[in-house]
Amino acid sequence: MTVIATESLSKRFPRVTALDRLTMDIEPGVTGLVGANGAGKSTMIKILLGLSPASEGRAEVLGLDVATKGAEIRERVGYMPEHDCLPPDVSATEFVVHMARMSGLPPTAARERTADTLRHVGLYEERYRPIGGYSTGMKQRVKLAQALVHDPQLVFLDEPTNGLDPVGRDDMLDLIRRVHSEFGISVLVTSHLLGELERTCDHVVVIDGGKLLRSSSTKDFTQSTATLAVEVTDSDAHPDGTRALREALAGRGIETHTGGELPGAGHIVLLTAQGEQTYDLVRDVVADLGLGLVRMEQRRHHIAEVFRPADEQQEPLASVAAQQTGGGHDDH
Ligand SMILES: Nc1ncnc2c1ncn2[C@@H]1O[C@H](COP(=O)(O)OP(=O)(O)OP(=O)(O)O)[C@@H](O)[C@H]1O
Repeated sequence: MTVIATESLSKRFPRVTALDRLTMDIEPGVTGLVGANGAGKSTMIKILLGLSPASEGRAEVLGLDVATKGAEIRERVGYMPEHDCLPPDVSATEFVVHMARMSGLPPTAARERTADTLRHVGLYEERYRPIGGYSTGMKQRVKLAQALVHDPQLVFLDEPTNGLDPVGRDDMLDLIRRVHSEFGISVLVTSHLLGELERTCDHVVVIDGGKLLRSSSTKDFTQSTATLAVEVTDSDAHPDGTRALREALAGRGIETHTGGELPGAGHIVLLTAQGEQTYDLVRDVVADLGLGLVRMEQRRHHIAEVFRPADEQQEPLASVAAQQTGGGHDDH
């Protein structure tokens, strides 16, 4: 089952092609749509909501054609826009009740759903104060609440972590995860930060300049770059066991490098795993050298690293990867 399907979807503005023949299928769950600023993420959301017509191609949301079924789609889908669009003079409660009424809920249900939803996003007594006095994090929560209040099957969250500090980001990402795990609502969340989608999303779609760069499960993203991390003991015959292992592997045509600058990392030998046989080969080489094998494990890469090969600085998404913090650590 797919919640979103696009086929050769294009959107051309007079001076720029915002989406260029983009084909993708998105299944239920939490999906990240990632790309640098201007990659076409917001344009995609507007087309999927039936608010902006595509120039070419087609798209379906929950099985409904965006070209003809915009109103039905918007009944079933919640939308959290990117920019600050909240009225400053009303309280969160008043605003979210209003949005619930706009979505067709009767007055009592609108009030009840609003109270539940605001509690769910973590707004309590503040909900009666005017929104104008809220922090960025609180405003983002109000925007999320109004997207959820009519109990949608799917929500589009456009850059929900924008403007938040690291703690606020983490809280928002946890909240997004719970929208799916507790309520079964599928989520399409955009971000220009690859790393932050890694732990939140089941699936990640990367677009660049309106083109689909990659669409795969988060697991595939991280596992496809699997590297083996091997640590060995020294021995009388080989006082530098790490070096002996690297030389022996080089003799078998296997390129290795060490774990980096961190204390102790120089004792870790990293190599690309080419399947089961690599494990066997390393084990045999270690045994032949008479070294002790301290550990041999797969090192998972972070998504950001996929786009940060040291020798490919011109990679289209290098600019995105460069904005990452915390990428490049291993998962030991
Ligand atoms: N209404 C419009 N008229 C002309 N060009 C537009 C319009 N809307 C978007 N664009 C252009 O289309 C491209 C994609 O914009 P879009 O807003 O979808 O990107 P984005 O990935 O959401 O980035 P951001 O997060 O910065 O909004 C950009 O080059 C943008 O300038």
